[in-house]
Amino acid sequence: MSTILDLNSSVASKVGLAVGVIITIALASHLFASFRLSRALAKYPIANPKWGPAEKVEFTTSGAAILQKGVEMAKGRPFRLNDKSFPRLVLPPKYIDEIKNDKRLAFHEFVAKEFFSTYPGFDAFSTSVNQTIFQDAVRTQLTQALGMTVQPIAKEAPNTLNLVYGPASDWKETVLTPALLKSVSRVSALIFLGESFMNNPDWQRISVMYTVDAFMAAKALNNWPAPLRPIVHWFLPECRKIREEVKIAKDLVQPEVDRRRKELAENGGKPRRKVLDSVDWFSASAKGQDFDYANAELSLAMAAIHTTTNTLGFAMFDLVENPEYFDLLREEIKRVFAEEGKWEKSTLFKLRLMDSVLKESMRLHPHSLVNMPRQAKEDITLSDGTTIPKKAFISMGPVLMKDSSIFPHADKFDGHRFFNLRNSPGNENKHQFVTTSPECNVFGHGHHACPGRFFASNELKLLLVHMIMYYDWKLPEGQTKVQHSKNGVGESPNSRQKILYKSRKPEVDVTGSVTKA
Ligand code: HEM
Repeated sequence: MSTILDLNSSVASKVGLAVGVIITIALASHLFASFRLSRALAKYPIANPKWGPAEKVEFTTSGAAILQKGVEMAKGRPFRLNDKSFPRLVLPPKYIDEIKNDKRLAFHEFVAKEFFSTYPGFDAFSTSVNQTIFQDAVRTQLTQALGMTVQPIAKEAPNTLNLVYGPASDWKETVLTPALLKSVSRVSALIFLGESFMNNPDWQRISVMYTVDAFMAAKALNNWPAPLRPIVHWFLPECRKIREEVKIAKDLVQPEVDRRRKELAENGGKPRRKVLDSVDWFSASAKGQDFDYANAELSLAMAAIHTTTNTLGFAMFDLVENPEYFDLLREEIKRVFAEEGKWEKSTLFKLRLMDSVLKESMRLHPHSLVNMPRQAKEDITLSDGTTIPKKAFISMGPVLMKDSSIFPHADKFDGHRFFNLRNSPGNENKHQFVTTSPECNVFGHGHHACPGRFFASNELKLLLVHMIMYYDWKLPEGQTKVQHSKNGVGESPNSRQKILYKSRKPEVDVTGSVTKA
């Protein structure tokens, strides 16, 4: 008996020793890698070296000024910037073309690190990190189905606007951003998951709030020292909230996936529906791989809803600040719809002034002053000898969209700016809303440029068409400018800004046939 006990304890102590050695090696190699990275980055100036609680608060209000300080210190070279939980190396935009397709610079690893993708609750970030299904579904499947999404959105838009704003025989007041969020989330759900999800209040709430709550949870976790995060995330209310939301998402999405599978099997593997949606896109992209549909749907909602809402919000605020554009756009819609008689991709393509207005609004409000975040998978030396050490997190910036040497009077809204540029020979396609370039990269640029931008463009145009044909819009009496919300190096449309609207009789019935004057 005692021999067996002795044997057991000897095996246990050997296993214990082995585990101890493995942990020590892992810790040592982690510390060595961090030390190596800090040493390699130390040659670059740092814009904000102190990064305590007070500095984090200061960054939220003065991010742009701190970024500018970095630019001045670096004199055309990269510099370090503390933002969120870890420092990033900000590379000047002159390197964009050189790095845009460099596979050694990974996008998803950056997102995974910033959003704690290994913790439960942050599941939507892990989908985009671990699998290509989500990206492929948007890039290939949605793009192929793009033509078929136009008419359903056009048909739904008046209904959604009626629900969100309703008839207004006199001026009515609303807070714009929440109203837009509701419109975009409904229309997106219609295309991504069908009518039942569009009308499901639980899905509407989760698909909008998960993004906001995940950002809050990441922020809360960031306030804790890194070694404590694996434990505190279980107790933080913000993290608990997103775990609950993921569970609700699974309860809503999985039965729908099961129902579709059953229907498919009963129909001999042929879909009964003509129009396929994101469940089908994900299945096709997965090519038999196992994955979690609810995570994929949350990732899709996260990529699509707030980005599109913010773009529409900025555009509407630019329009009420420059109201002469409402009639110019109505004139264009009337002419193009009279020519085409229905909403197709080609009809939307002809709305060239609207395309220009949307792009100009995006240029003026680039969402973030630094973008194209990546993590270096290996040591990289750029053509001029600049080095990016392995594991470094980089971003490009500050963006060139507000540079007056590229865009004359860059701080002014000029709705015709890209319309005129497109009219110059050879530039027809260069300055479209969906075209990305080193100068205009709100959608990113290169290999990871947003694959959903073609869909976003159509959705934005169709919502805008209906909003401006069926309503007049203006700022409250006495107000001419909107103060937008700055958060670090990011900017979003003022979420408290009120706006007034009133029903109007459209010159053309864009929901159907052309009204003869
Ligand atoms: C106006 C609205 C939108 C904006 C401003 C926007 C912006 C962006 C940006 C900045 C990126 C990262 C690009 C980079 O780092 O190079 C991105 C990636 C992505 N976006 Fe969008 N987006 C929008 C709408 C959408 C929509 C509607 C969808 C889906 C239908 C979508 C799906 C994606 C996906 C899947 C990626 C990841 C691409 C990859 O991993 O390579 N986005 N988007």
